Amino acid sequence: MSTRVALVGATGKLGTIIRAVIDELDGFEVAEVLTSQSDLSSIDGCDLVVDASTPAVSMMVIRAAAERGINVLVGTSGWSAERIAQVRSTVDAAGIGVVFIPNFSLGSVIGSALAALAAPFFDSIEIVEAHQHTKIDSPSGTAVRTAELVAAARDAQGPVNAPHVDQRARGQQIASVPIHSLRRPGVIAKQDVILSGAGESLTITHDTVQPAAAYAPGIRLALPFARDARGVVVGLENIIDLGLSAS
Ligand SMILES: NC(=O)C1=CN([C@@H]2O[C@H](COP(=O)(O)OP(=O)(O)OC[C@H]3O[C@@H](n4cnc5c(N)ncnc54)[C@H](O)[C@@H]3O)[C@@H](O)[C@H]2O)C=CC1
Ligand SMILES: O=C(O)C1=N[C@H](C(=O)O)C[C@H](O)C1
Repeated sequence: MSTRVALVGATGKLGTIIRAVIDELDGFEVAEVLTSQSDLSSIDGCDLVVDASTPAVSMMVIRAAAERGINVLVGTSGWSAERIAQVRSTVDAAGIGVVFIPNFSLGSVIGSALAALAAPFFDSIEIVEAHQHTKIDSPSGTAVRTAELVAAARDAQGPVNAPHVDQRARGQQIASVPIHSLRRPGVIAKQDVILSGAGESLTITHDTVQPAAAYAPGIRLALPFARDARGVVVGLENIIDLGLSAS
């Protein structure tokens, strides 16, 4: 029997990519398509909710799924560790699984893990991310997650050295790491993690060039994982084995 998916944000850019992946994937079918005109009650009777909507809607999607005992795969951004903490008890009480994937691209996840691996060796770490001008949220979910992983990897060293962060132009700090967001036409999604130390710097760059091709492998891995998950899981690094202790 195939897994009946309710796809929220189905006509958006990410939703369209996810729909194409599901249409080609054995054992999964898009049973309900939800757009901005839909009522969330139409997820009734589905086996899995996949969210590709907006940060504001995403919280309501999780609550609606929890009320009905349905697992959720969240591709929508805006889910910092702090915000995830707000839904953890709801998820646990409902006995469901909610899997947050800040970035479905394998290269992006590997880039963030490499940044975390290098983080204890550099005291100055800043993130510059660029997305198209139509993106409504900043900093990107990927940058937030990267900053959180970097900070966790630096537990023994403490916060990064980020002088003058009281000045707006120094970016928004997440877990002490300054993030600088560019929003401009002509870019899909790009992230540079710049780590600087005595006499040297290391830059880890990830560039999404073709979104459908970049996200499809991660979406294919995340769908069955999310269908069977229990509790809160964050990041594709929990689904693929990167072989890095910092992940
Ligand atoms: N995890 C990942 O790898 C990726 C995550 N994203 C994230 O996914 C989200 C969507 O991104 P895009 O598709 O580029 O945006 P988009 O603007 O193209 O699509 C969002 C869709 O959500 C729909 N929507 C708004 N309110 C709704 C509601 N109440 N119910 C159902 N649908 C509703 C809109 O009509 C729109 O079609 C963003 O948060 C973005 O950051 C985007 C690309 C990759
Ligand atoms: O809005 C986007 O386009 C993307 N959003 C996600 C994010 O906020 O990190 C993932 C990817 O960067 C594309």
